[in-house]
Amino acid sequence: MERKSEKIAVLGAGSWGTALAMVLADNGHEVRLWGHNPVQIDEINHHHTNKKYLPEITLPATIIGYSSLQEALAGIKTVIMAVPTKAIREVIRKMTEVTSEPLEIVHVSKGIEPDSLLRISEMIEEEMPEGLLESVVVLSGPSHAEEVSLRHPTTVTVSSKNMGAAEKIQDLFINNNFRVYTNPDLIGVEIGGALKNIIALAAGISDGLGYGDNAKAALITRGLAEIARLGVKMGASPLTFSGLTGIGDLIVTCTSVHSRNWRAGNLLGKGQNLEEVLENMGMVVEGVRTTKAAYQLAEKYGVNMPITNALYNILFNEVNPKDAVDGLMSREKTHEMEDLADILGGKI
Ligand SMILES: NC(=O)C1=CN([C@@H]2O[C@H](COP(=O)(O)OP(=O)(O)OC[C@H]3O[C@@H](n4cnc5c(N)ncnc54)[C@H](OP(=O)(O)O)[C@@H]3O)[C@@H](O)[C@H]2O)C=CC1
Ligand SMILES: O=C(CO)COP(=O)(O)O
Repeated sequence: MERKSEKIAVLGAGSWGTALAMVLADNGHEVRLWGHNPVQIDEINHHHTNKKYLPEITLPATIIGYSSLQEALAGIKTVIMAVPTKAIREVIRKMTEVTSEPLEIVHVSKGIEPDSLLRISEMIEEEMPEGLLESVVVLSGPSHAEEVSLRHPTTVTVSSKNMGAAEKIQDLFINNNFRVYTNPDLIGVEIGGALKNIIALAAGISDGLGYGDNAKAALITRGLAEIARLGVKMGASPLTFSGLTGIGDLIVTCTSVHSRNWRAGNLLGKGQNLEEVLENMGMVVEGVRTTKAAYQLAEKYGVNMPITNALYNILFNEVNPKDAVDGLMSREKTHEMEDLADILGGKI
């Protein structure tokens, strides 16, 4: 495909920011990778590696690391935000101090903010001053950075209130290893990406407890049911949950050793406590904060989310994982498709 080279800033030099910078560099774009750790930026510029996050990978020499946000954003129109959800507001505030040009922001993070209960595109809209935000696009889907950086086939979805902007981002990223779809259901895409991390933690716990594939299939399927139940109440399309950002991302995160959420859950299932687990991970485990947010959302929307509730109790109320599973399994009997009846607005 014929492509015009663009100048793009990727903010966040962790696993995902670095892997996406590689996709953009492969597509011939001028990529500036900003990180807040000058030692790591030196490593990127002098050795073309990012050993902490992608230890096996040599980066294209056309990716230039920046530790000054002002320099990284000079003359830039398109920004990829690849920091953890809890850093989004801080980084946006820093951006608004050093730039006055309207920006297209693509966020690639997977979380919901506890207490405010905002999705990431909503947090960005809230933080960006009037006139500085051209559009917000989300890019999400089953995509471990480790595999994207090896150029293994990967599919993702972009969404936005402004589908013209989403299509532009589709063109920026798409290539023969990295296939990008569009979906206008912004709420569904963001909710699916964020909430799958909760179920991945639960799947890791199940594996850590020594349970097998039956339990994992149950968690993925019933997890999807509760994510869709909440998502639909929040305004998402039920169809989105059968797509890449729904079941697709659930499968990859619940079944892959690359997943930090699955790995954290696995350690919890094996008996470590949350503090130990998070200390040992050294990378973001989004599902922990998102469990709190989803628990609050379930209360707000009056939605039944048994797996989320069980995980909330393990993480924040010191409930033993085995007891939490026993609790889930001994609930009142029910109709499997009750959820579907809700979604379709009738009885089955
Ligand atoms: N990894 C993956 O495969 C995928 C991740 N995602 C999502 O992308 C988002 C980022 O994840 P990922 O890259 O994996 O996380 P990592 O933990 O690998 O990296 C996070 C990066 O953000 C930096 N950072 C943290 N806080 C700040 C801050 N306040 N200001 C500036 N930089 C900051 C970290 O810096 P430091 O090194 O100093 O801690 C690090 O460079 C998450 O929401 C995740 O769910 C989505 C799809 C795939
Ligand atoms: O979102 C991801 C893959 O699509 C990455 O998941 P983890 O954050 O659990 O590693």
